[in-house]
Amino acid sequence: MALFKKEPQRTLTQKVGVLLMNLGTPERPEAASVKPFLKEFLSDTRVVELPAAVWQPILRGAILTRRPKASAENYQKVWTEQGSPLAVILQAQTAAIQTYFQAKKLDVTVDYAMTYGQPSIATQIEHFKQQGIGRIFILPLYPQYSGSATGAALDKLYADLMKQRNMPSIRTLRSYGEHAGYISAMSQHLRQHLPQLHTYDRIVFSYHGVPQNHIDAGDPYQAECLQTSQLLAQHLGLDNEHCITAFQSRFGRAKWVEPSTQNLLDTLPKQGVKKIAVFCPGFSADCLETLEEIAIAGKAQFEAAGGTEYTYVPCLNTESAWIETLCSMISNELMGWI
Ligand SMILES: C=CC1=C(C)c2cc3[nH]c(cc4nc(cc5[nH]c(cc1n2)c(C)c5CCC(=O)O)C(CCC(=O)O)=C4C)c(C)c3C=C
Ligand SMILES: [Fe+2]
Ligand SMILES: [Fe+2]
Repeated sequence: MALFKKEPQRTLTQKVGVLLMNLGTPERPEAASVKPFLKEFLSDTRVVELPAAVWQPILRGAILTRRPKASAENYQKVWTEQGSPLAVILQAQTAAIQTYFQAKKLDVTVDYAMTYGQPSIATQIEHFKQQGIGRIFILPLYPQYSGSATGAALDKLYADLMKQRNMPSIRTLRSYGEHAGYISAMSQHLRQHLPQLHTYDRIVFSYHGVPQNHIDAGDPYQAECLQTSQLLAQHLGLDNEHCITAFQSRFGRAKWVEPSTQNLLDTLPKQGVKKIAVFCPGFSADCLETLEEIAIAGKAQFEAAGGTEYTYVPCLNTESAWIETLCSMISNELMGWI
């Protein structure tokens, strides 16, 4: 077997490509489609840090027999005519950023890739190379760095590069959780959705969780989330005590970072916190975890526990201030290339 990929002899030019990355999503909201997606995702040791000999029998046994069906039912609740929200929004973000560079008459090609499923980073880099693009900037759309999301995305990039003979120039951005434009886009967005911001008992900032042992081993994710929340509260003119940072989407039996969003939704009403707004700063696009888990199930859970008002604020998605921030962040990272 060849050690490196066979490819046509071709000249890579100074042309620039930008690749936006997100996690990936099943092609259809059906167990048969969710299963291979979960298998690829949960086999990544960045996501589940266990030796294959221990984890694979559990994954292929209990998890892949039950979870695809349950997950598919959840996907069905949020699926759109155009497809999975995560993919539809990523496509719209890509198009909006491409339009910006076109309007500026800059020769920058914008596309997107998924860490798991399609289109893969390898496919998209090959696609860029076919167009002669020799300078590629990869932007994982996770504001806060985590090994399990950002690291996993960049692993896929580097693994592909290691198989290439004719490598392009590469730049990446590891995180942007403190970026002033990101904070201000969120602040503006929250003010639009919550004109009576001060009338809520609490504003909950809910981030995707990670296992506590990742943090204990040096993953900066939790600290980066807390930093984003603090800057956002400050920008909104809210006391830190008025805002709660919590972590959602717990998976498996191991200890995950605390506090858990799900536990909070049960306990807050009992402490007299009955009116809340929930926003997910760590997700650049609405997806299963925000739309089903937070907007639908979270609301039902909070109300069942005695809460009276629950407002879900959508993710930044294609909000114009957010697209402008992304364009300015990308332009900054392309300095010297364009
Ligand atoms: C050990 C399990 C998981 C870790 C660690 C994890 C980290 C992590 N994930 C995201 C972003 C997303 N995760 C999404 C779905 C999802 N996540 C897990 C598990 C872990 N995630 C599972 C099993 C699933 C699939 C759905 C399910 O069965 O519950 C998604 C949404 C995908 C979609 O199709 O809409 C996103 C986005 C981050 C940012 C992160 C680490 C910080
Ligand atoms: Fe996840
Ligand atoms: Fe979930």
